[in-house]
Amino acid sequence: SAKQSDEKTKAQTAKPTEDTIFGKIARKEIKVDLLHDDDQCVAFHDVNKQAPSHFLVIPKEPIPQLSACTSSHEKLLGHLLIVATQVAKKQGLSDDGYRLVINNGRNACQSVYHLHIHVLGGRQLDWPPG
Ligand SMILES: CCNC(=O)OC[C@H]1O[C@@H](n2cnc3c(=O)[nH]c(N)nc32)[C@H](O)[C@@H]1O
Repeated sequence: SAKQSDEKTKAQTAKPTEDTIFGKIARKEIKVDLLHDDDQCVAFHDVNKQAPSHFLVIPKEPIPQLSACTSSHEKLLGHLLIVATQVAKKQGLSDDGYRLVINNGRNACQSVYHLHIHVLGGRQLDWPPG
């Protein structure tokens, strides 16, 4: 669809080194409705939802992508996953199931170079993803 190619286009031109919109959201420079906010991460709805429920969990530390993580990030990464499950539960996704997606780099269509976990649910999802 047009939207999908739009995301791919954005992914082709995104520059991994610059500040991102997610860094601004994490620093509260842009106000968004936060589903979760603690010392390490925030969660908020995706602006272009691909399922009835589609939110993002991002670290406050502006880590550009998963492959930029080291063993020093192990505890933080685990925390992001637990927060994702807590917010999914609050969103009522637990019983019917939900999917977590981390897009790492250009071939995965990563378009915002600030690490983020997609959480999608609220309908039967397809597999394999495209
Ligand atoms: C396409 C998957 N690859 C990827 O990198 O996902 C980035 C995700 O971030 C979403 N997004 C972009 N800008 C904003 C924004 O200002 N606000 C919000 N709330 N979400 C945003 C976008 O819709 C995409 O799903």
